[in-house]
Amino acid sequence: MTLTEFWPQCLLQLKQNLPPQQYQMWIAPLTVGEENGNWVIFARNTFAFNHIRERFWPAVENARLAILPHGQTPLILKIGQGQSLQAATQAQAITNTINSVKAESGTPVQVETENLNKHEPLNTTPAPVEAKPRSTTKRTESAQDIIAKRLKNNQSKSDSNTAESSEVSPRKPSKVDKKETTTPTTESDNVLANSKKSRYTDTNLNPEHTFAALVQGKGNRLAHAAALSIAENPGNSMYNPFFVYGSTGLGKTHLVQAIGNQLFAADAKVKIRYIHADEFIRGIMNAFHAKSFDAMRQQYQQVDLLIMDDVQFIAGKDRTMEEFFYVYNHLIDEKKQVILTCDTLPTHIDGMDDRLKSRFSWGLSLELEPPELEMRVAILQKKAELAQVKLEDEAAFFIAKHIRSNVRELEGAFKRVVAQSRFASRPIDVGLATEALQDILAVNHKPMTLEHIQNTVAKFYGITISDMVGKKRTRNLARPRQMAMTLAKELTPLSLPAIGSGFGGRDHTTVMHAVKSISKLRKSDAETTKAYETLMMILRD
Ligand SMILES: Nc1ncnc2c1ncn2[C@@H]1O[C@H](COP(=O)(O)OP(=O)(O)OP(=O)(O)O)[C@@H](O)[C@H]1O
Repeated sequence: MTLTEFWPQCLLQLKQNLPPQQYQMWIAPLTVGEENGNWVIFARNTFAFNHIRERFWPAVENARLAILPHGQTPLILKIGQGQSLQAATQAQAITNTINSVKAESGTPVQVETENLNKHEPLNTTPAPVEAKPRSTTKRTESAQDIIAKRLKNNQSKSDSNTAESSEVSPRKPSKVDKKETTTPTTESDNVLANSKKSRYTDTNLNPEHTFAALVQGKGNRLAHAAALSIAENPGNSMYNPFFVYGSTGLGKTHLVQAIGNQLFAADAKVKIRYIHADEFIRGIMNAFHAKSFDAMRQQYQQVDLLIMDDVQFIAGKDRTMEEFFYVYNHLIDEKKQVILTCDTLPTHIDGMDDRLKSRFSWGLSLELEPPELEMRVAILQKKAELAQVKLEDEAAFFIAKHIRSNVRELEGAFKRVVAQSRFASRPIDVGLATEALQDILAVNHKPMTLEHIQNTVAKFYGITISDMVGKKRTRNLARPRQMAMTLAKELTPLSLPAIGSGFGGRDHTTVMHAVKSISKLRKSDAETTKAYETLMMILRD
């Protein structure tokens, strides 16, 4: 087997075994070459080299063994630039997909090879969901099943995409994304453009909140898929209302506005109205003074898509809730799409009218969760791309590692770093980011200690510290010990011998073995994966 045959297969294996963002960030950019008969994998800089060596090299070796169980050619990791074999990977992935579809369906499959050549993602637009009569129970579950299936479909489609495609929605940029790049040439063109512009202004949407600018990751995967479905097929009872909830700054407004922007881009005649709950409340007060409730109701009842942000704010305001109840019922009865965002589940909104609470639960309620490290890095890279600033990987990783609370704060930190870079006329690297974020880092900086990890893990598994560092090797003690060693390796700067000595004077090879065992178990055992993720979250917070 040659390197050009081997590497695409290896990439495919890694893609299947690693979370998508980790794959895209670390593995996809690797290049390859041959030196003195050896196969060399090139990382583009020292940072990537160290990270790959520490976190992904065992996975690369495992993939090599799976492909070439008896192969003698060793793989060497170096810093540099070799040949990118992404196109070959893509071709291989597509061939695999076609073969599996052929095998399943027995029917021929056509592939747009044009996409292959251009290295563009294939269209992963989900197929429209058939409208079904509203049922009273299990609605959320069934919609989630459908989304889960759709995600699976998208996944298999995206497997046939270029490995370099990002997690950002793969659709082509909408007209809104392009910000009206066409220049009107005639008077009638001008009139049309102006009327479109004014219709867009009426929507109250922010043109920057598009799917193209929204990074997809673990924290918003389901909601993102549902949002795409709604943008395709608004008013489907299964997703009506679409209720997106989660804590502040996680992208609720961006996500729901992306639906509006996508719909408007597809058809500028669709009547869309985005409104923050505060504005609705103000409208009610004005209508009260002007005695114009009918006019106000009418204004909202004629829209095709109503997006209300932070709906929890209307809770406890009787007249506002009553008016919203009328508008809401009218729109749902007319099969018009309603989208709501909130800081909590419908049933948990204090002071909200019970009728509204139950109606909000009719459709699909999905939570946005805080982004994990890889998603935060991808968001920073997206923001940098949109702002046309160069952001070094290492700096992105550094910022993402330190700003964990929510995306708004991440964005704030990014803006500070960009401002500092412009002010000092310096590139954005770790040094500059450290200076720009000094005060935030000082507040967030809590050095991680071995004792803290041991205590946390011991508590989690219900064992004592003396069990943790003691000699007994029964499974119920060995597994927590291995977990604590792994976490110590990942979260502290301690060397393997230092970690070993902190666990009752054990050897560094014991720590290495522990790290390998946990890494292997995380691929095959859901319980270990869950425990690892939970402990990581507890320790990082
Ligand atoms: N997945 C993402 N990809 C790119 N940008 C994001 C993402 N999530 C959030 N953002 C950005 O983070 C910022 C805050 O997001 P947004 O205002 O939508 O949060 P929110 O959940 O509505 O917050 P709040 O509840 O406080 O209103 C926005 O600038 C948005 O573009």
